[in-house]
Amino acid sequence: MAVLEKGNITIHTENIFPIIKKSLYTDHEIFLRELISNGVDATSKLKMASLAGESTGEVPEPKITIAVDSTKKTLSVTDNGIGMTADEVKKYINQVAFSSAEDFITKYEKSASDLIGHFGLGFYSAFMVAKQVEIDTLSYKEGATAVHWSCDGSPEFELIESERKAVGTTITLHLQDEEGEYAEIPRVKQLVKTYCDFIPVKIVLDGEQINRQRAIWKESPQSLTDEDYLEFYRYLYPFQEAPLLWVHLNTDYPFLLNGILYFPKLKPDVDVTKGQMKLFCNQVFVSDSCEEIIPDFLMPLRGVLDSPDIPLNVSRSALTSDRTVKRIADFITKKIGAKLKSIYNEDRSKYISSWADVGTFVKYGCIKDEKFRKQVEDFIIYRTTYGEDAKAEAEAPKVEIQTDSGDDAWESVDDKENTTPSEPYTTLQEYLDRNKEKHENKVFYCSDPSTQGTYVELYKNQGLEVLFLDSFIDTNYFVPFLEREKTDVQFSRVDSELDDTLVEEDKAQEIVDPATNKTRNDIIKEIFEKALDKPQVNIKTQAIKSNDAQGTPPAMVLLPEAMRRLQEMTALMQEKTMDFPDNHILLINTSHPLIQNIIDLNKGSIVDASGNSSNAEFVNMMCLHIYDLALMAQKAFDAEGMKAFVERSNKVLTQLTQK
Ligand SMILES: Nc1ncnc2c1ncn2[C@@H]1O[C@H](COP(=O)(O)OP(=O)(O)OP(=O)(O)O)[C@@H](O)[C@H]1O
Repeated sequence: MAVLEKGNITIHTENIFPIIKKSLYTDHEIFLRELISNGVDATSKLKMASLAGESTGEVPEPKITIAVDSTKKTLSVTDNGIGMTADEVKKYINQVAFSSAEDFITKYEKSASDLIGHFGLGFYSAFMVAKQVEIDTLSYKEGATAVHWSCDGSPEFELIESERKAVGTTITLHLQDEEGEYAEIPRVKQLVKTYCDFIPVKIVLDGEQINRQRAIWKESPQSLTDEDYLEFYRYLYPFQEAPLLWVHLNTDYPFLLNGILYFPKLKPDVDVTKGQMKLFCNQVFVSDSCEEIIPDFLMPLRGVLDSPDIPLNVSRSALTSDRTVKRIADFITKKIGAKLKSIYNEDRSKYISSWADVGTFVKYGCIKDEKFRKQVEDFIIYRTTYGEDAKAEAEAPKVEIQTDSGDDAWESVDDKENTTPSEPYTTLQEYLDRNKEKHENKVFYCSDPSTQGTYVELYKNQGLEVLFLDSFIDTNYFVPFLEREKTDVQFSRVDSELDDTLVEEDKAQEIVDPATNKTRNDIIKEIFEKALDKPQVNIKTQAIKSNDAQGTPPAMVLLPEAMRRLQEMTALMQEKTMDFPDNHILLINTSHPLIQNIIDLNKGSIVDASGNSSNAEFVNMMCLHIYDLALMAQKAFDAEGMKAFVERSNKVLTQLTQK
């Protein structure tokens, strides 16, 4: 066999292997991705040469074949691509590959582990795991001679003629002793699955195709069905609930970007700070984190991003300030906003059914990104009490959803889920417009339907509309954000105070005890103050409006808005859950018959010689009981509170049945 050339590879660092081994230690496995990528490039170059009329031979179906020998500890990657002539080997391998490797190492010696994708190391990365590398190649060019190149990692190489008959290239790695894992079939399969699953060329090992090959994000959205998107999601995230919606990105100007972003159902156990998006470069997997590329409010999105324009050989910190990356992030944000808008306009029931989760992204995005807020603010929706009755009257399985127009028109939509009918939703603007007459620029909201249900009912019964701002992001961030943004609008939680429209001109202001000049209200207050004996509880009296006095509660606990917010903020800062504040208002509903009964009972209290009165004791007990019932509507009792309540209930019942 003729030796074509023996020589020294012109590299300046005498022995760069120790450096590359050390600096890229953790990522040895990427060598396979680099070799397969080169093979894929070679097949597309052959196709291009053929299209340009440079190749007369038939272009075979592109294929990469991997072979391993675990005894000999060898691994080879064969492609049926363009191949190389002896001159090309000298040029591309001896000069280009090695000099670019040298450049790479001198440039990134210290920060290599910080690089996002390690792309650019190319062919040379084979030496991270091999003690000797051979190239056996035959160029597609007519009359080309097959050549065999071999190098043991020193700057010396040998180039001889080869017997190879098939156009293409085989790279064989004689693995270093400690890298034997790369000659094991399961390990190689796993690497191909990780890095090369979506490479558009068939990868074969042991006669079997081991990559999925199809990358639907590169296909046109028009050619894809919902099932294609869902199937792909299941493939990427097995055993996960179906995504709520998705956005297909494909642009080639001013940068190349393809991808599919899925909105997952947010589960409490999902760590929203950790990205789950996969980053690709020309269908080759690069990284499991896109943290530097996508805006952090979109972090919980899943799916793939593929862009050859994202620089992978810069450090992660440099990436965040890269102009193209910034433009890509803006583009993604804009696309998400546009997609939400189109679903809002075209498929309202889908929009509403995914809102519980999607809304969290949107609200967080509004707080974080001014441009995004402008884009989406018109279709931020809130669950409302408005039209709930209309919904109840509607025939199952139809549900009523408020239309876009903001008037009283309703559109009926089939409830796809068909189990839990959607509730009515509204935008803030619609709410304000609708309630302009009754309470201009004032929003009543409920942050917890289970503890504020009584209050919501009260508002509803009086024809006042309540919005539900009841997610974690609502109470902690979004309501304060809205208040900062909409300074002309006042947000009032249903249990913070009773709106004027809910109370009547008090009938109980007249003096009922001429001896002391006390009004009926003064007396009620006194009875309760004495019974409760809790100076922190501020007892107030008001007559709650109602057509049915029995239907309203005899007393309610109120937490003034400003005070409650302060306590919530403090609790949040201390990372504690807020205890129910001892300082609160107990509002006694003076129009409730029970309160009148208590006054009457109290009047009849006759104190015996020992200073006791059976009525007085009973009145005390009733007051405490009314207070407990009001508290109960707001919070769960602890063990001690519950015990006292149950004991007292039994006493009250016993006494009542004795009479
Ligand atoms: N399997 C192959 N078939 C044909 N030519 C190849 C093959 N592998 C490498 N080459 C040639 O060697 C050159 C250097 O390869 P190397 O992988 O070092 O860098 P690259 O592919 O140009 O860039 P990258 O750093 O992105 O991998 C290639 O540009 C190509 O011309």
